[in-house]
Amino acid sequence: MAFQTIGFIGLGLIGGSIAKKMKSNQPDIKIYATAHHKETIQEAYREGLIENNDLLPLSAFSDCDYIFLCAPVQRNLAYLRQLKDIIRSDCYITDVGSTKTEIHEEVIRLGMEANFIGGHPMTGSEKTGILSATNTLLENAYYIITPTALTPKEEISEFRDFVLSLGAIPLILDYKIHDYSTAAISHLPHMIAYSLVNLVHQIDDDKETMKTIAAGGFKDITRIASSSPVMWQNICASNREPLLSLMDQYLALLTKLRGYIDSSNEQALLSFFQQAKDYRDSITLPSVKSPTVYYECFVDLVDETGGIAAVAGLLAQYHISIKNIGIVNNREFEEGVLQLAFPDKQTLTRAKRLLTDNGYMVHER
Ligand SMILES: NC(=O)C1=CN([C@@H]2O[C@H](COP(=O)(O)OP(=O)(O)OC[C@H]3O[C@@H](n4cnc5c(N)ncnc54)[C@H](O)[C@@H]3O)[C@@H](O)[C@H]2O)C=CC1
Ligand SMILES: O=C(O)C(=O)Cc1ccc(O)cc1
Repeated sequence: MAFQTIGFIGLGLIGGSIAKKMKSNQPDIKIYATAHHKETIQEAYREGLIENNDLLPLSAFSDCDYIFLCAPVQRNLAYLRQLKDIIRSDCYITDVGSTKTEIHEEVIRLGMEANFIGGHPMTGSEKTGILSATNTLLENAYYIITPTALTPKEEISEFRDFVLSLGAIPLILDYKIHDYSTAAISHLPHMIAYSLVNLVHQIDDDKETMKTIAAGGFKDITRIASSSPVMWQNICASNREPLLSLMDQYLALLTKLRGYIDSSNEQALLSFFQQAKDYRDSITLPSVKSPTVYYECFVDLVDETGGIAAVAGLLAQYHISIKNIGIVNNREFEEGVLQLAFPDKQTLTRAKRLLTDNGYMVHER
């Protein structure tokens, strides 16, 4: 993957974050970008991120080694079609869209399979725009790669290296599996959040009692309802079938739960909640399934203020850098445990020795 001249079409939260990380990794890289609003481009130019100070016609991307499509998914499709007759034969196009089947089918239809490699960073937030973009957004996140049947093997390998250079974790997936999986873990949760917020809005009283007392639980589960409406309208249109299937399955489960409550089936309710709790508690950092990327250990936490800070401080004192950190609270470890990930085996060994010498109980899986 030649990294000299890069194009970005769309430069918001995701495009902007990738561009910022690329520029900080390689300051001499030349990035050209266009977006919906001129102000986005002017802001990125002011920050020294891109070479152009105004919106660009697509013809300006004819010299790019790589082009990143970072607009809403259905806009990306339109740009792909227009770029077909503009790009160099050795240029690669990638995208960051939340859906993959539609763009892969368009790539096949256009005969662009040898010039395309799909991508989807599994990170982001409800925020939008270049001002929310940071060069750390991709760190420790899975970055799904969906090659075509004709993406050259060496290009897949170079793209994996590129993902690692962003601080992310590459994961190659078939695009259809991608779309069914993301419909379950991302698209359906957004639909639930949007509809729950609308329900409360519709039924709240004149004094807005519900809105006033809404506590952490409601806020946690509905944060993503503040996401971009245009982006989500595009995703629903693009991933219609998997999303409809998941919504049907979810409605059936909700109806089952309703039945347990209606019939006061305490046993069924308990096991429904326990099953969910066990599974939810077992979700840990990405590192757990990526032993080749991270080297990790688990430290028993004393239940007192500053427990985490003490561990982090001790490691910092000995210049041991932590790649990722999280709290695990599940059946495997009865008590609260601090999960620490290190960049290599040697650092892990040093960290374990230091922590053990200082009285901490350290486990490895
Ligand atoms: N927001 C998130 O958490 C994540 C989003 N994605 C995907 O990344 C892509 C971009 O999303 P964000 O960066 O979050 O959105 P954003 O709203 O922050 O940025 C979108 C960018 O696309 C540009 N844009 C919009 N319409 C355009 C058009 N017609 N022509 C040219 N540029 C246009 C905007 O000017 C802006 O620069 C989407 O395809 C989304 O599905 C992927 C992972 C996470
Ligand atoms: O804000 C959150 O928690 C998200 O879930 C962000 C997100 C949105 C869309 C994606 O395709 C991937 C990640």
